[in-house]
Amino acid sequence: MSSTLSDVFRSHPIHIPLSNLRDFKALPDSYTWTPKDDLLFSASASDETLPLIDLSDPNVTTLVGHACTTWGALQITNHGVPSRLLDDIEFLTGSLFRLPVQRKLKAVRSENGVSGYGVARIASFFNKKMWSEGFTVIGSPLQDFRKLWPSHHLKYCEIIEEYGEHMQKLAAKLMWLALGSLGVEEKDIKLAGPNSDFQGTQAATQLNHYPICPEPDRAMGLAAHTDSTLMTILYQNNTAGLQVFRDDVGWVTVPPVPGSLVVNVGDLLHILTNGIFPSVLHRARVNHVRSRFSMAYLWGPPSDLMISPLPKLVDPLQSPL
Ligand SMILES: C=C1C[C@]23C[C@@]1(O)CC[C@H]2[C@@]12CCC[C@@](C)(C(=O)O1)[C@H]2[C@@H]3C(=O)O
Ligand SMILES: O=C(O)CCC(=O)C(=O)O
Ligand SMILES: [Fe+2]
Repeated sequence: MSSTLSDVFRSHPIHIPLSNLRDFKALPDSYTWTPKDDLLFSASASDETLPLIDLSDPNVTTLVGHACTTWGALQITNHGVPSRLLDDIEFLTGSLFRLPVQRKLKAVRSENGVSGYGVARIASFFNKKMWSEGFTVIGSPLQDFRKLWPSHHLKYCEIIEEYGEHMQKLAAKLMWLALGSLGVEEKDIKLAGPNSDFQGTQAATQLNHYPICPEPDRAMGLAAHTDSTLMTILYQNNTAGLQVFRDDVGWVTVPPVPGSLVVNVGDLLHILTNGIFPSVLHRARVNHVRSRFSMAYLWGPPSDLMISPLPKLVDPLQSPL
């Protein structure tokens, strides 16, 4: 019997820790990770670097295609998202997580819900707790933000809305660059819609906070996962922590480059391209001296759309992978 992602989440309810991570002076056992908790926990680290691509480069289609094929991820500059807006979303994220725990809990994610304050949705699949807290926005954040900031919520709603508009346009542009590198055109992909602008696609904005940690080498900010999206666009503040994994290379840290954005290929783009683009395994490590924020725009198709490999990318001699 098949089950949906929502069914799986429902059968793995998540527990919201009520403690404030900043109050721990030592790492509790429930937060201490070993390779038993995650096979790749101590996999080797490499100083290879994720491709950093200038979107105004004349060769951009080939560069994006190559990064998606070899890494399933890339970092981009000259992406057109105003740096003022990146500052605003970082300010919003900092303001949100600096609120007292009791205030954040007013907007806690409900047991079967997706929006609101809580630990990462994948937390219930691991034995150990992650050194982070998150806030997920799907659709309008008005109700939740009103609970967090009774008198200032509108200014924060405007930032989320403007951020979503820019990210949606950028996601569509990146999608055309990535698919264009494989020779896919408007006529080959129904998901693109009549205006080729991917109208009807859906997104979640995930705000993440990784507080200062007393023993970062034994803790895990966000455990290794792939995103279940088409594509994720991530902005990280100036503290390193994101790592991507490549089979032949190991864990590679993605250093924050001011003003740049990280792009991850998600599971649905992996399926759409019949495996040509891998969805990147990634995780977030934590830090002894600085707290870290990241803001992920998780971009996916309309929820009722069936996704399968694009016929153009299926080898006539081989059925879809
Ligand atoms: C749209 C979604 C993707 C996500 C699950 C969710 O329904 C909302 C939160 C997203 C997030 C963000 C942190 C990492 C992640 C794996 C998780 O636990 O929650 C992703 C989920 C995903 O990519 O499947
Ligand atoms: O904090 C990070 O760098 C990673 C966040 C992430 O992977 C996510 O929100 O899906
Ligand atoms: Fe992720």
